[in-house]
Amino acid sequence: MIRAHTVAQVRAAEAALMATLPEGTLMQRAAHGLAHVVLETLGGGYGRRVVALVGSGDNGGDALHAGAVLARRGVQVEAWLLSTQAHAGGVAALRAAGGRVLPAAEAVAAARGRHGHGGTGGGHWDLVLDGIVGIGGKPGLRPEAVAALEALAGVPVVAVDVPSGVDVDTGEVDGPHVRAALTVTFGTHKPCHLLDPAAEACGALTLVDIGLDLPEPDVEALQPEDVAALLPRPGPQAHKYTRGVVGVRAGSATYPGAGVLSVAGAACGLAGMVRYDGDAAVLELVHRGHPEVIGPGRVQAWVVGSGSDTGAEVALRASLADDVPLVVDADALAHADLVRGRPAVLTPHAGELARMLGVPRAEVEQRWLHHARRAAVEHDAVVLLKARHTVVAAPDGRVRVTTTGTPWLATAGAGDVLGGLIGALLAAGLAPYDAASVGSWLHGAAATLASGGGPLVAGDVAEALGDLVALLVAA
Ligand SMILES: NC(=O)C1=CN([C@@H]2O[C@H](COP(=O)(O)OP(=O)(O)OC[C@H]3O[C@@H](n4cnc5c(N)ncnc54)[C@H](OP(=O)(O)O)[C@@H]3O)[C@@H](O)[C@H]2O)[C@@H](O)CC1
Ligand SMILES: Nc1ncnc2c1ncn2[C@@H]1O[C@H](COP(=O)(O)OP(=O)(O)O)[C@@H](O)[C@H]1O
Ligand SMILES: [K+]
Repeated sequence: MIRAHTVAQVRAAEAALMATLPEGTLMQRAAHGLAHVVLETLGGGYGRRVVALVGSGDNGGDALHAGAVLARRGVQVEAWLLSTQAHAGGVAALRAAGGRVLPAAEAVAAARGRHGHGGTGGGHWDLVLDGIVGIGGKPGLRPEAVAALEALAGVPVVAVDVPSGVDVDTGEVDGPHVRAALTVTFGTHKPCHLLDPAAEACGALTLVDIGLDLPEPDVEALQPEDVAALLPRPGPQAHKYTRGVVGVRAGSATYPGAGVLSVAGAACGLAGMVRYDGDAAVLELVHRGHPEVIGPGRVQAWVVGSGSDTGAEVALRASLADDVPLVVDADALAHADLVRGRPAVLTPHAGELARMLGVPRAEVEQRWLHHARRAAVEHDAVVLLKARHTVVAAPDGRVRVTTTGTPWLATAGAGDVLGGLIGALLAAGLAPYDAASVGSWLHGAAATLASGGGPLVAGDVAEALGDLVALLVAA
């Protein structure tokens, strides 16, 4: 599991640990871990050139101390100070190791002199260390930092702890911020490493252990071993009914494909049987790919709403009459009020969630975590907010972010497959929060498998699920 903690949680854990250790120990652990990752990234030390952007806090101190380690390994290191208050011990350490330290304004002016205003002096450098701000920063960047980053445009950035300028606890972005190729974080992940738009600015992620003792995380992300542990598996005495039956009420004469794709997701093999209750012509289409699907009857979970068109409310009311958990998607989301307090997973994309909450879509896309959490509380149900990094929020405040997937998954009908898949997991007995987060993880990973780096259509995702589950079970 990737566990992400808020700034307050990290500060508390840091204070408790620091009280037991000699001063500066944690920064040394962080800086050595950071330098080690940088050396690996550079493929060695001697002859490489690294510039560190250094702000006024301990984040700059980490960058300076890491710079000292790098300088001792033969890296040419220059620190551009954005403040007169830079970490004194770090400055001394870097100088003692042979690094150069100068005010950022001077370095930027020199770069501009060499390459013209707005031009870049970046060509000289192999890598930028972003030690502008860490967990103590306010969102946005000051003009000096923006100017320094402009002067180094094109050079890959390694962010120290977080990409400077993002909101650490929410992943929101308001104003300029660093875009890193790699983020090296300390002690634990922070929410901004998982939640977009900040997550996209992190690049790859590496965690350096500094020994913090941490409470329950604020946000987490399932990893393959977590998904494997949660997967429903048939026991030796299983029969189709013990494995759970999932019912699908999706698709209509207007949108038959939504029914076909919802069934394709539900027929992933993780439940024992799939029933379809809807348009006869849609069932005929369903049978072409899934002859095992049968008509209405008793189920352990319902999937309702994709392509249901004007029939969504009737389909939802009929499903609620059964008192089983349900997936509420697409057209049925307009009637999500009916579901309040029932075991359910609501699966809106940003536009649908915006309509549910009565806010503009752009606001949802700026504040994914806030809006997913709000909707989960207001509807007293698990809300799965679909996006590049899907957010699954439970009414009790728990949040899981899905980091699997590929932009090729942004294709018509992909959401229908997801709804069916989550329905199968509910029918198999997973709680709504686990069904939603495991289903979303599998959906993204299956898309990556099916894509192989190229385009895909929704049906390919459903088809790849069997191979993916086999890989997870075997591992
Ligand atoms: N916690 C841990 O376990 C460990 C933490 N460690 C490290 O410490 C880091 C946290 O250090 P920190 O607390 O000194 O805060 P940090 O982010 O460096 O700077 C804050 C200062 O920057 C300024 N400033 C604010 N906003 C700004 C902006 N937008 N743009 C520009 N400047 C801005 C503002 O000062 P001002 O300039 O306003 O006086 C503010 O006081 C953490 O991320 C990790 O790297 C590790 O060493 C080991 C273990
Ligand atoms: N840029 C992206 N990167 C990765 N996954 C994406 C991206 N955009 C959308 N997705 C995923 O694709 C699926 C699209 O579903 P949805 O919006 O319901 O489409 P449809 O209604 O056509 O089925 C969701 O699972 C979402 O998480
Ligand atoms: K930083």
